[in-house]
Amino acid sequence: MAANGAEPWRVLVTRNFPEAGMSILREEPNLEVVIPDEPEASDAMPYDKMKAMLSEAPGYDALLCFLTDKIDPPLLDAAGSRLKTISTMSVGFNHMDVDAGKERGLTMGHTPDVLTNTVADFILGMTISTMRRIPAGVKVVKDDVWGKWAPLYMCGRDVHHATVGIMGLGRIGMAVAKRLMGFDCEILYSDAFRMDERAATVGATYVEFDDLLARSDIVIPLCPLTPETTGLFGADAFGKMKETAVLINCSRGEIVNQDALYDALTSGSIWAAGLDVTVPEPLPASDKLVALENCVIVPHMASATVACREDMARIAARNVVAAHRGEKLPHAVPGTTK
Ligand SMILES: O=CC(=O)O
Repeated sequence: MAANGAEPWRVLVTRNFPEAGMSILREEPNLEVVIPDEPEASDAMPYDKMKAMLSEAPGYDALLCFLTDKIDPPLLDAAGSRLKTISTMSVGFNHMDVDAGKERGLTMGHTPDVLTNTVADFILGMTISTMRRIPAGVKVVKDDVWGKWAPLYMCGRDVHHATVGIMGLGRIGMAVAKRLMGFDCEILYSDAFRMDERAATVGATYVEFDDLLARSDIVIPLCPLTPETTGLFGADAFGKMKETAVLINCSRGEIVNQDALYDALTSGSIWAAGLDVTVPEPLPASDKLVALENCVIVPHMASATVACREDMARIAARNVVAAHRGEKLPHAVPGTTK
């Protein structure tokens, strides 16, 4: 019991959490933070363990989770009525059943904005790496099979002056488009809504999705994962893309049908792909996509800079603190503000 007599608020943090965020939780009076000990804290908490911990008396008022944690109705039921808020240290919240949380009166927070520029930088990096075959170049040097210079040795494709199709002109889409202006690219976008004024500031032109596929040299999905976008990039979409086109996916793996992508990459229906996200994650090295030279795969690291992850941790912690104080979450999941 705290000095003022109030029961401390119990917060379950499901795995190790940057000190930048931990210190904010620690400084908040009357908060009791529960976090697994190492080595367990170094990995995602298994779903069953999280469910068991949440259901144990005296329960938890807040859950601070990560994109590796599945938050579904059975888990929320196990947590019971003591749970008041969930804060995820990620911008994406497709791992949380937001409707189920709303039905139970929970507030929910995520970490937008602070990763926009970091992720946009990375998307440019993936685009250049894939178009210019940088990983293939690194590999021949490491494997000691650096071929003699020849006019077409290691040739890739230009990013400058390319036509780039961005599917989803949200915060990250805008930041990517802004960077691509510096490469003199023609920028097309498709989205559920037209946003001509906003798009004009980054020189982006609205086109229908099929048009975007047919005209783009580089296709970048930057839409959230929803039932409508699951498998959006399948055989049909690849069939509409140019044979010289490149797909860069740094959003969610489920947006791409990986079997269809493999077929498109091996049949020459598209030229290459760069993936920061896959299904599953981690993707085993035995996966057929890993063996393809024209598929650049990295381990979900677009927001992985120390500064960005620390900022995300601070926001995730501040969302918990706001809920504890009975304030509006500074970064509520859209549509969840009470
Ligand atoms: O993928 C990363 C995030 O959602 O933060």
